[in-house]
Amino acid sequence: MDEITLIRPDDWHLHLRDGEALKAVVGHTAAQMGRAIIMPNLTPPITTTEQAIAYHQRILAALPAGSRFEPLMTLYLTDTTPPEEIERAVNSGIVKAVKLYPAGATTNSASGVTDLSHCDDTIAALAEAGMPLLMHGEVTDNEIDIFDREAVFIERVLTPLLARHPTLKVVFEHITTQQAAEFVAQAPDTVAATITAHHLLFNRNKMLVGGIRPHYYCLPILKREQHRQALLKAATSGSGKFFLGTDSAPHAQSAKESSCGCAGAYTASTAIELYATAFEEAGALAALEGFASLNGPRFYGLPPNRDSITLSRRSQSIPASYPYAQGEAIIPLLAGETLGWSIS
Ligand SMILES: NC(=O)N[C@@H](CC(=O)O)C(=O)O
Ligand SMILES: [Zn+2]
Ligand SMILES: [Zn+2]
Repeated sequence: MDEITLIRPDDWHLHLRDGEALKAVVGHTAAQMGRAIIMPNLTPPITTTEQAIAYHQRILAALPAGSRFEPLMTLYLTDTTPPEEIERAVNSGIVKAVKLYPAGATTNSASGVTDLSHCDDTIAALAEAGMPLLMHGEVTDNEIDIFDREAVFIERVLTPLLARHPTLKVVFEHITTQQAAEFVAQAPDTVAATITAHHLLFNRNKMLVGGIRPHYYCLPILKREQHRQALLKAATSGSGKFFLGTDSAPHAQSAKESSCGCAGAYTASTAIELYATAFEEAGALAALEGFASLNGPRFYGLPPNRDSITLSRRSQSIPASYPYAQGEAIIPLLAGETLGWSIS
């Protein structure tokens, strides 16, 4: 196959930031995706529907002229988000989900949830409304090894949560382990997962062999090969529970290339080409459209996009950097390297 046409994909997990940074990155996603679920971990976070509506306006204003890209907004769950906020979110028509960041788990998660028991009424309201709870699925206890934090989250947080709220729709975001892939595959249809391109393409050697490579440092951290294989199997299985979520997370070059570098990989500019590369490696290009363009809308109760994109086997060089905010640069994943697929 030298060409593949897909219903236009969507990105079900994306960081656009705000201000100058937003303007620098939004065009990359808008050039290939129909819609994206926009993460609320700004500083300060988007915790209310009113803030989400204002952020939605800023995103639309930052789009290239003529773009039809549609941002789907989320609220950042805190210990004190009231159940009434869920009603406002549903009524807004633009907020499509609520995001759980365990406090301290990742970038801008300091205002996140310290204990889900504080949020029981709000989560009951979400279940009642049929609005998905998206989760950064890692525990934060210092005694838990960073490579085990996702698997322990399943036992300590996710399983008890689903027992308390059996009808809650959940998206286990950016899964990185065999345990998470297997958990989602056997769970009811109300439980789904997003998978990033970088977790499908690389194991932790890419980050740590031959020098420490900060642009491969993201959370949850890259795992060993066995887990990458389990993710590839899940993504290409044809199951409707797994869908595309890049977790493209821009940080300034100086914040990544630092003695304490930020977590996040920037993939938005070549997202679908990176996924095509991973699916081809698994001999499963035919499963790409379901994963990229159909499973996500079905889970969120939205129609698939009406137009399509065509990928062709034509190599492209990934730029060494892109301009970012404050005169800084963003270094994309695989900067300066060649990809075998391009959008026609
Ligand atoms: N994935 C990351 O490593 N970073 C994300 C936050 C997140 O999705 O956990 C970010 O906002 O930079
Ligand atoms: Zn996360
Ligand atoms: Zn993310």
